[in-house]
Amino acid sequence: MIRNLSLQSTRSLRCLLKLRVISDHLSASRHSNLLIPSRKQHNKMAASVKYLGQEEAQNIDQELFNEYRFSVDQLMELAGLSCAVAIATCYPHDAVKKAESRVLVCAGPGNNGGDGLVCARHLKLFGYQPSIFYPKRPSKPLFQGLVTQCTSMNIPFITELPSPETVSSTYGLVVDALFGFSFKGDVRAPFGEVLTTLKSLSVPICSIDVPSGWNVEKGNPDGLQPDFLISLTAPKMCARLFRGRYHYLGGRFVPQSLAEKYQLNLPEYPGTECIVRLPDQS
Ligand SMILES: NC(=O)C1=CN([C@@H]2O[C@H](COP(=O)(O)OP(=O)(O)OC[C@H]3O[C@@H](n4cnc5c(N)ncnc54)[C@H](O)[C@@H]3O)[C@@H](O)[C@H]2O)[C@@H](O)CC1
Ligand SMILES: [K+]
Repeated sequence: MIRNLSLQSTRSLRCLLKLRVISDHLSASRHSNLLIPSRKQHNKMAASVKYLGQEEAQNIDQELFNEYRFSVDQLMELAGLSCAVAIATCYPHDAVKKAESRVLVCAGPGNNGGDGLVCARHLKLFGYQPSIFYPKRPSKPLFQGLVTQCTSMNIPFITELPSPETVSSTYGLVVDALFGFSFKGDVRAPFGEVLTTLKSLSVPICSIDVPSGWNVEKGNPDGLQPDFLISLTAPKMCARLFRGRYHYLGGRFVPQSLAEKYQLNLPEYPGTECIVRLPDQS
């Protein structure tokens, strides 16, 4: 009898342990689906990921094009895709339901703006309803092609940015693709007004690579305070001052030899994912 009881309790204990293992496994895979690293991984990453200065970011950019012979289009496509994937991960359709998944993408005059256009295209393919505000358009064929692609996919371009109230009531989310790592000095027209509007919004802002209007190294305490930031290639120094909810790394195209040369210490991207979440800096 006693032997039976102890056998039974050993079995129950084994059963409990099995359940625990299954539940830990489920919780780990749920987390990995959300691409949220464990606390241990977080701490490891916090200690190691390199935050780039402006010149270093530009040097890496040039090396990718000149030494590794990537074309701008190639990297922009991967960068923009990772932005759209990260946005869809953090703000799934039902989270922006209020505005029927309407997203406003504000695109600037450089490659950061190009990332925004690519991101808009992928968001459309993911079932969102993006619109684009693109006040200063470069004449290069790359950007003209991106505009044609968006137009032919029925993504509307708006010519004027409405008031902060109208933007907040029309869109569930605003993507800030105005300036990236080449932004310098005081903001010039017409972007001062655009940034003033973005600062007054009551809907979340998703910044691509650098929150626009921030000094790439020192940030800007009076500037935009985005809810989401996706750093591309590697985070820039100003990202240490990011206080929003979601910080991701995207642009999974850096060859290992380049990462080693610049000691980027990039975190591992999970499986075949094109984004990985970075730890909070607060
Ligand atoms: N190698 C990389 O890391 C990659 C970078 N990409 C993107 O490219 C971005 C950098 O692109 P760019 O070098 O074209 O530069 P940006 O897109 O950061 O901005 C350059 C444009 O902004 C204008 N500008 C700069 N300071 C200004 C100011 N104070 N007021 C008004 N206008 C100002 C410039 O005249 C120029 O037209 C990155 O941040 C990232 O988003 C991706 O497209 C692909 C890969
Ligand atoms: K930006």
